[in-house]
Amino acid sequence: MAEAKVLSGAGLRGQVAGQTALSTVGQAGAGLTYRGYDVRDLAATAEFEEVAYLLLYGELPSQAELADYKHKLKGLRDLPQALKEVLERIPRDAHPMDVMRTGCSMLGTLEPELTFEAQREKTDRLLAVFPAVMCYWYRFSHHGVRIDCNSDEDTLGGHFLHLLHGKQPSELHVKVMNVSLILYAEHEFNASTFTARVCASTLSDLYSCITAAIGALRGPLHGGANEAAMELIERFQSPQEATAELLRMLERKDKIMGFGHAIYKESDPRNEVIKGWAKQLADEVGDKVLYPVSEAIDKTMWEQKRLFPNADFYHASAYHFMGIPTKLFTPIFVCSRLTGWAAHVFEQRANNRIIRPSAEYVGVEQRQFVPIEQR
Ligand SMILES: CC(=O)SCCNC(=O)CCNC(=O)[C@H](O)C(C)(C)COP(=O)(O)OP(=O)(O)OC[C@H]1O[C@@H](n2cnc3c(N)ncnc32)[C@H](O)[C@@H]1OP(=O)(O)O
Ligand SMILES: O=C([O-])CC(=O)C(=O)O
Repeated sequence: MAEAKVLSGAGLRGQVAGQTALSTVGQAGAGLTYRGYDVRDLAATAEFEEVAYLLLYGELPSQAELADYKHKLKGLRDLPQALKEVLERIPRDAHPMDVMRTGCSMLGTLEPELTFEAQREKTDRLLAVFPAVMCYWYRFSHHGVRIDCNSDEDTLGGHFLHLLHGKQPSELHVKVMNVSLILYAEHEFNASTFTARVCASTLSDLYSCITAAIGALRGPLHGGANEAAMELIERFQSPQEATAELLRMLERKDKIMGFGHAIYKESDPRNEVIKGWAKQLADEVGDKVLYPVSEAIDKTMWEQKRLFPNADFYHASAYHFMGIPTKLFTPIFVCSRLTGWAAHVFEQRANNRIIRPSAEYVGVEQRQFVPIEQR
């Protein structure tokens, strides 16, 4: 078993910064629950829309409620023309997380949240449009195509794949997207969610909270790690090459993206789930390189550092095998985590006090001001 981390004050590690009824992370070493349900059970049997409903509305839906919810989301998928025009002006080489941030912020100007009573409506709208925000910009800037932002796909994951590839996705791919969106949906007081809550605590609007959270998720130490992991994996042609270079990287004390976690100490429960699906996808495409390379990195990290893959590492190869461009990996995380972020915003608003911690001052002693002409 890995050694327990020293919980010093840095990074607020180990400090309880508020209450939540939404999830538990790392209880009994490796657990993850959403409103009391084990994420592995949800990923095995539920649909992402069921989990979104659970997080946003408080309980799992009945069959009729789920059908209504999916129907509602389906009707909210199209983008306003003004948003399409903004997306068309974003350069091709922009980072897609900046596109998501801008898309969210722009929608906030077109369809503002005028009262907190509208918070669930606005969240459902964002949930329905995020795949189109990403794909409309991507297909326009990369292929010169103005896509139809609607599809007949029943699920959000299937809808995303349809918009991206311009055709109906396979059942396996829809299933994997569903699992992936469930795994990424909620994770207690991670950096982006905490950002959303800090913003919510000022009584700001939902779009500002989500825009801020997207900015926090973008970094490679958080959501950006799935992209960074892909960039690492695809450098190698064989497991042997990967192991040799990994040893050199560790010697240099490089950070290996997709490994380690601020809270989990033994393993990330989401990893075994997505790893299983990445293997199935590798078999489907007849991969003989990327998956074995990923396993070699995984093995070396454990042997050398006792560090385990987090949710991001095998997501990289899973997404790659479904033909998703690497630069869109972290935006998919946004499409899912929106549910957790919004549920935390609702929770913060329901029992709010502005979040305003104190700092330990480590600067110079108080001193006399010197006028500029005497300096
Ligand atoms: C969905 C998600 O957001 S999951 C997280 C995604 N992020 C990544 O995968 C980025 C890579 N990982 C990391 O940078 C870190 O593990 C984090 C940011 C996730 C957690 O950070 P912390 O809680 O500060 O890490 P932790 O306290 O466990 O670090 C302990 C030691 O392990 C090292 N370590 C941790 N992760 C890694 C890694 N991925 N590669 C190499 N060394 C690492 C740290 O450098 C530290 O060593 P030191 O004490 O000699 O400096
Ligand atoms: O909890 C964290 O620090 C990061 C993480 O795994 C997540 O947000 O899913």
